[in-house]
Amino acid sequence: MSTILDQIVQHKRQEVEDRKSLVPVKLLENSIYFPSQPISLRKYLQRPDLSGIIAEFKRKSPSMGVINAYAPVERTSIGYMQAGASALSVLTDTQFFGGKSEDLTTARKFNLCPILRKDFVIDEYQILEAKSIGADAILLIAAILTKEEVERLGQFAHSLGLEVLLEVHDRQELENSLTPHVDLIGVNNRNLKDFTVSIETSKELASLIPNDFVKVTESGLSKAENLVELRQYGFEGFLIGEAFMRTSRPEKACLALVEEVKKLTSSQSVSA
Ligand SMILES: O=P(O)(O)OC[C@@H](O)[C@@H](O)c1c[nH]c2ccccc12
Repeated sequence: MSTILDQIVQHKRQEVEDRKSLVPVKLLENSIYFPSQPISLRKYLQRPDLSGIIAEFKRKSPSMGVINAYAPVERTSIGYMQAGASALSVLTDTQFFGGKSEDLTTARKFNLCPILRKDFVIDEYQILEAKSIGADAILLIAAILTKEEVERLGQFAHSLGLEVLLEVHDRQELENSLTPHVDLIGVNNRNLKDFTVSIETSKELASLIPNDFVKVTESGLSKAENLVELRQYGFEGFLIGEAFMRTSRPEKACLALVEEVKKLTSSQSVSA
């Protein structure tokens, strides 16, 4: 049976071929963002003055349908960063997530912070595209790539100065795709094949991730308690979309969570 992930990848292959013939690489390389120095996601996640939250802009998803059709990228992205997020993640897939490249470029224009291009990368062309729209980091998803592809695409991203977040959701994917060509490992708590969510996945895989990689926990996070607990497992990045985007003012939901985490951590350090 074909999973949603198979369908997304199948669609993406066609989409990438279409874009290649529409926008030649030369044009991507002419973008004003091409020569710019990317901002390090790794470094921002390790800054003690920030929350570690990678706040995501996501209009819809295959599991939820429409999440938020109205929030503007500009206000939301600025608000996320003012709330204390460490970085932004912007979905650029149109067909399944309702995003577009322009969303990322809009976020880029208004924010001086690392921006992750969230898409289904299967081809070098998409990495050139990420650079041309102003992204600092790309996502590689182990579930849709072979180890050789992760290495090749990771190396290519590095050659452009982009950082690489590799997403895994089980032990096999993790062990199969570890390579120095990635910078951060993201454990997806959502199984992209059947959409079930469990933060136990992050807890189980945490100790298997070598310390050279920054650990990121992704999906299904909405409670301050979970963030505080997962930090104890070594996670420094917390990728959150739906919990913010399902509200009418995502940036306010982000601020509320940041404050709740602060309150929890200060009360824990007082009682310790
Ligand atoms: O909205 P959530 O449950 O907070 O999850 C955010 C992010 O982890 C999720 O959007 C995501 C994780 N990996 C992906 C790969 C492709 C598209 C989307 C994703």
